[in-house]
Amino acid sequence: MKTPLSSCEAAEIRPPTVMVAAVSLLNAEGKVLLQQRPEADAHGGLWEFPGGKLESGESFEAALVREIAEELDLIVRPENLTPVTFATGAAGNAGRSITILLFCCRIWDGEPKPLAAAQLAWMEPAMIGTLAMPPLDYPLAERLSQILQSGFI
Ligand SMILES: Nc1nc2c([nH]c(=O)n2[C@H]2C[C@H](O)[C@@H](COP(=O)(O)OP(=O)(O)OP(=O)(O)O)O2)c(=O)[nH]1
Repeated sequence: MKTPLSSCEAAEIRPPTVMVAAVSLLNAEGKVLLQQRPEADAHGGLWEFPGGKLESGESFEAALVREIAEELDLIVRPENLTPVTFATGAAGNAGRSITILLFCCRIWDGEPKPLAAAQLAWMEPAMIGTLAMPPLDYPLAERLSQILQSGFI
């Protein structure tokens, strides 16, 4: 007879997926805000879309509202977040996978401040892929640029 797996054993066999919500904040000139991770962090020095990991029980939109306040001192509202695309891949060497959902947002309150980043930069969508970024950001940036060019969002 098979013994049911405890939740710990199941977790060892199927490591959790890291879920990340990220946003392309788009200004009136059609430029996208990127932030550079501090050198001391994982992926230090690389550029990324603002955002972060979902906390337990949190929706993607709620995670972004929280992360954008923490990282940039901006207020974004869930109704102004439009899903754009996603990317999945391996997260580090612990056997876990990562899923990043990228949203777009044109309306927020406040001026962005680099509270968690080394620096911020407004980039033309087609130029984002020229930055040094984590691997999953290249397909995210390419798809974002295509979708913005199409005028679909
Ligand atoms: N925010 C963000 N994270 C990204 C991007 N691309 C990418 O691979 N990641 C990865 C890096 C991290 O492994 C993970 C996000 O983790 P994080 O460290 O920023 O999350 P967090 O703010 O919740 O930080 P912490 O609580 O773990 O300290 O997603 C991106 O464009 N934006």
